[in-house]
Amino acid sequence: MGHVIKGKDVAEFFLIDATSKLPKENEVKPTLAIVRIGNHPSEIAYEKSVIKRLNPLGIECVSYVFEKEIEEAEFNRSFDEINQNPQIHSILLLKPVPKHISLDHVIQTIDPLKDVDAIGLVNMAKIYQEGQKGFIPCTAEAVTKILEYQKIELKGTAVTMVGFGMVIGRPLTLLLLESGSTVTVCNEFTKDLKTETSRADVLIVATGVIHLIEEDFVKEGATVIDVGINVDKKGRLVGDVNFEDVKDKASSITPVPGGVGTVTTYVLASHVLESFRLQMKN
Ligand SMILES: NC(=O)C1=CN([C@@H]2O[C@H](COP(=O)(O)OP(=O)(O)OC[C@H]3O[C@@H](n4cnc5c(N)ncnc54)[C@H](OP(=O)(O)O)[C@@H]3O)[C@@H](O)[C@H]2O)C=CC1
Ligand SMILES: Nc1nc(=O)c2c([nH]1)NC[C@@H]1CN(c3ccc(C(=O)N[C@@H](CCC(=O)O)C(=O)O)cc3)C=[N+]21
Repeated sequence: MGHVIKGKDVAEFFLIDATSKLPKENEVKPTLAIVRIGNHPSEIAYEKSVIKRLNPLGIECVSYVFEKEIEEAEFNRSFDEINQNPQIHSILLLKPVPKHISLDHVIQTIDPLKDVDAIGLVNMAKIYQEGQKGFIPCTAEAVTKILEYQKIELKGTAVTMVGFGMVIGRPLTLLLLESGSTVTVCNEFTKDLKTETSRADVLIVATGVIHLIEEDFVKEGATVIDVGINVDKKGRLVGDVNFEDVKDKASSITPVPGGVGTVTTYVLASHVLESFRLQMKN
């Protein structure tokens, strides 16, 4: 069986330090607003795990939950209030949002210093730009930390990225290219997914399709990073990769739960603390 990469080990290696430096006597607590529209199961899973992980670090989490039928103009008014509230230092807007809500206003107005999951234009542009970054979407950063922990040489490596969503696929593709990898990106229209995934030394999957990747999609000895977090019919968290099927063929593989998601939550904690420090300086 390939090596199972435990998210907790990666988080402890990189992030425990960054998240343990909070001055205890501080009067103002770093505060994260979690903004959710509707009751999408993977958003609720994340919200619960964020609150569980961030509270013990002295971070206050305030949930703002809106009905999925809310009109865009009304949502935007509430978002403005959250964004302008000086008692809120960080904002996490959970995705996906209902189809009738456009995020144009949010993307253009979110305070870059509060934008800990990098959904706004300023942080997005810095990912596109060479050099100094702002906040990077937590999950994309989590994947880079896992690859670094595994000491995967990225220069010249064949990476296949399945999924091109705003939270993972898009930003991660740019970051991997910047590290010198040769990246193949796949989406729903990819004609022969199996051929594209089978030549990858590093296979990263973030689609939201339960068990899209089976054993015959994976090259012998590949590193497999399963970003998908889906809730199956029995209410269990499952990935986009069929772990049992693939684990013997991969040289290393991340499980769900206990893999990428665990690192994501710690990265978020470090971003919230960084966002707080930046605002306390001003
Ligand atoms: N582990 C973690 O910390 C996190 C996990 N997630 C999980 O990651 C998954 C993806 O999330 P997100 O990126 O936001 O989703 P999006 O819906 O934004 O993106 C999904 C991408 O997958 C592609 N896709 C869909 N079906 C297929 C298919 N059959 N074959 C190939 N590509 C396909 C889509 O292609 P197209 O562009 O053509 O539509 C799209 O590019 C979800 O399970 C989510 O819960 C999300 C955030 C954090
Ligand atoms: N703007 C935005 N950014 C996101 O990053 C984002 C999002 N929206 N919408 C929903 C998805 C889903 N997602 C999860 C991340 C971690 C766990 C998680 O911590 N899971 C633990 C297990 C928790 C448990 O066991 O209950 C783990 O994987 O180990 C769950 C879900 C982030 N997402």
